Amino acid sequence: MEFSSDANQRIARLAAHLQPQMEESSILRRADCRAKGGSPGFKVAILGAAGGIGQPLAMLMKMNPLVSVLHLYDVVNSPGVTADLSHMDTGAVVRGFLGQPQLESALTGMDLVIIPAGVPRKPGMTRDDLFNINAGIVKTLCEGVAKCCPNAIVNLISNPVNSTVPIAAEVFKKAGTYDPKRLLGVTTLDVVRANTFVAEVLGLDPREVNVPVVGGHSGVTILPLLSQVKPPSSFTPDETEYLTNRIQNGGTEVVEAKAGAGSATLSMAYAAVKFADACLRGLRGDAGVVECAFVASEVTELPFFATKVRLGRTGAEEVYQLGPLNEYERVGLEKAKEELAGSIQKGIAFIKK
Ligand SMILES: NC(=O)C1=CN([C@@H]2O[C@H](COP(=O)(O)OP(=O)(O)OC[C@H]3O[C@@H](n4cnc5c(N)ncnc54)[C@H](O)[C@@H]3O)[C@@H](O)[C@H]2O)C=CC1
Ligand SMILES: O=C([O-])CC(=O)C(=O)O
Repeated sequence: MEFSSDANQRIARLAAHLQPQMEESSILRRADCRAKGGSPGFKVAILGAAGGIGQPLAMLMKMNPLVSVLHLYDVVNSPGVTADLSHMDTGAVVRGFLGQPQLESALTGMDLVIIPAGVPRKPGMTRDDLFNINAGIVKTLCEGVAKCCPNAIVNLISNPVNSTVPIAAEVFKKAGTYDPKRLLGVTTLDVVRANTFVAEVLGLDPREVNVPVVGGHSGVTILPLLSQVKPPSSFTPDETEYLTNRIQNGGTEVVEAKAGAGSATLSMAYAAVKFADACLRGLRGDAGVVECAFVASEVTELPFFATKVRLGRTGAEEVYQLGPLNEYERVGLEKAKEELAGSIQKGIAFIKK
């Protein structure tokens, strides 16, 4: 039986859906054309896409209208996650990549790379206890970014963020591709938690609340600036103490509740998508896109620090100053800087050793 060329094209398209994990092929090139024609947008890779964060993050990015192509890379299970998500009737074309030999294909041509690869905490561990395993994972993945998509924006989620961002920066420096504007440590979950907990205390809808959270992403380095909450609000000393502790220990609260089954994944995926969407809106040229992130910074004497940043076509185009702090926050800032300095140095030393 003969098929018309139209029918042949349909069969090829069908095959593309049945083999979403295939790498380079004419079938996928056709899928690319479809993506360009049907759904203009950005190309996004998720590294660690089959994990607890990776899977819901991949689903939410598949639903994001700014995404035309979504690459899902992991060392396990990415074909299954890809096949599953590829059935969603949203615009983005999904492709899976499995294991180190496919890392370069996963990264080539990407505009944004989101990295939640690595091990999570168990009860009793600090984020720094993850350093020995995650530092090497982040190093390898960032070497791939430097080689295959040196102009991509990188959103780094893997813990300890206070050290993995300096590791990534050193990898990019070594490769000669470092642009501080394009490397962002994701601290959005701290802001998401702060908005939620502050809204509870104030009796407001969390969507109406905005709390800047500065410093870093671990314990006392997480510094919520309650004096700068929007809408303007005041807190008693007890409320300030309760809120600061709860925000700083939000991650531990989830680790303990999960009792050995990992750390925050669903709220983190939500936060990661909130941040990635802001990066994509910045890349598109939207004005006034501002989020907190852990970036190269001159706001303090430390080389990296989380503050509000303005996201634009080239990444973090403006890093905002801290603004006025009250006495409680000034004390918190000193504690945060002390711990951060060690974590940053540890990351730098890991690559320079
Ligand atoms: N920045 C933040 O606010 C947060 C960061 N995290 C961190 O995110 C990381 C991931 O957490 P989960 O998704 O819960 O862990 P998970 O263990 O569920 O998933 C991690 C995934 O990374 C993959 N992976 C491991 N080595 C890899 C490599 N070399 N290349 C590619 N993929 C690799 C694993 O196969 C797994 O699928 C952890 O380090 C965790 O501490 C978690 C919550 C919040
Ligand atoms: O606490 C952890 O290990 C995971 C994390 O970074 C968070 O939930 O903020």
